[in-house]
Amino acid sequence: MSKNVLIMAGDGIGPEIMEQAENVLRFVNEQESLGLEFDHALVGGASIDAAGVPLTEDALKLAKASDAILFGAIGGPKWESLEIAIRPEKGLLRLRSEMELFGNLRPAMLYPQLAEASSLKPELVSGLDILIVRELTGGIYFGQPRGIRTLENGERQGYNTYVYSESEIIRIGRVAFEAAMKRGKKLCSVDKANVLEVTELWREIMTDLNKEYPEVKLSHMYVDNAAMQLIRAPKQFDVIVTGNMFGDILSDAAAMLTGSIGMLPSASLDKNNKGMYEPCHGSAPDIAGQGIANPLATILSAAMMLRYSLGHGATADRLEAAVSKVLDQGYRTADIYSEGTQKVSTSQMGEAVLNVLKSSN
Ligand SMILES: NC(=O)c1ccc[n+]([C@@H]2O[C@H](COP(=O)([O-])OP(=O)(O)OC[C@H]3O[C@@H](n4cnc5c(N)ncnc54)[C@H](O)[C@@H]3O)[C@@H](O)[C@H]2O)c1
Ligand SMILES: CC(C)[C@H](C(=O)O)[C@@H](O)C(=O)O
Ligand SMILES: [Mg+2]
Repeated sequence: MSKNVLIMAGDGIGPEIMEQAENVLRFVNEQESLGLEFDHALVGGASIDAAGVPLTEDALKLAKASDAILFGAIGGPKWESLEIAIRPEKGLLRLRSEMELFGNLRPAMLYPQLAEASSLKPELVSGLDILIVRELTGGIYFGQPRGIRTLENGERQGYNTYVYSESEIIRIGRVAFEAAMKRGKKLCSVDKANVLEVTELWREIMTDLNKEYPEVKLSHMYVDNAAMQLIRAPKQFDVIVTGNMFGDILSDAAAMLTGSIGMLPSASLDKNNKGMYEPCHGSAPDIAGQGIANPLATILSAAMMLRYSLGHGATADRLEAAVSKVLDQGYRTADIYSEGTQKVSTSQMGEAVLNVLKSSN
């Protein structure tokens, strides 16, 4: 049976990295007769320019009807005013929210070949394999009320609301406990329960849920300490579960342990494992158009898509092995370059992955 993949390349480096990921996907699709069909839709600034809004109703409909979405990155200075490409009622956040993609998996693992590129000393990161489970459709990103208001004294005040309901905490908690069961059975819940009631409730519910997963060793950590511990001794972590904003920040920090944010893929899943797959990085306006962005996070996101939403785990394994092989061969985009390796462009990196796949059959 054929399955539909919607490709949303977006802005900045989005189209550059997506071209490579799409080439790779189309190749394995043909080679292994996976029966995938591809569709494309504009999103973000590209959609604002073409249709006046960052996500058209047609694009949303296509996204909902597809079996999985591969997403590049959106945003940029041209559309900066309150990031209209992104906000809850409009762009990327609307897509996440309307599709109920509450479970965001952000694996941060160090390819041994990139030990030199990590921001930490090799002994601190060798063998690093962390999974950050980030709640993606709630918390302060979506809480109401929000806005900028004028106070009686004429001063303006910006405000947002940090809310989580019990059911939202329980469902992301289950995703994290289930993931921990399949890995090292260690889960660290990150909160700010010493200050914020919303995360006091978060902590209480995670502790309760632990009774259903007694084999999992649950710990709690305040987010400020977690940020420090990620840099001090990251290998103490197996699975981290946290809210929307803390997860956003911690996953960018974790990226640098792996060498570059250009290496960090993600899956955003609904309750049926239907999902959207995207690199954790943004549209990188500072390097857009130069052909130097790292496409591997997007290619690895495509592998996660094959595994979680399309039922092609073996192909996902092959793709991940091909990425590892090109690193063995010494190919590096600028962000992961170190002395003695070969600096390549975005398209050369994509071609290197394709060449490995071609020769492995
Ligand atoms: N999911 C998304 O679409 C997404 C995610 C994050 C940020 N953004 C948006 O992207 C724009 C830029 O945001 P930012 O600069 O804060 O974050 P960014 O992730 O785009 O860039 C941060 C830094 O990382 C580098 N970088 C990012 N991806 C890279 C890659 N694949 N290869 C090599 N280097 C890479 C960039 O050059 C930059 O120096 C903003 O509009 C922001 O809102 C979008
Ligand atoms: C672009 C932005 C809304 C997004 C987020 O904060 O979720 C990004 O930073 C990410 O990490 O996916
Ligand atoms: Mg982010």
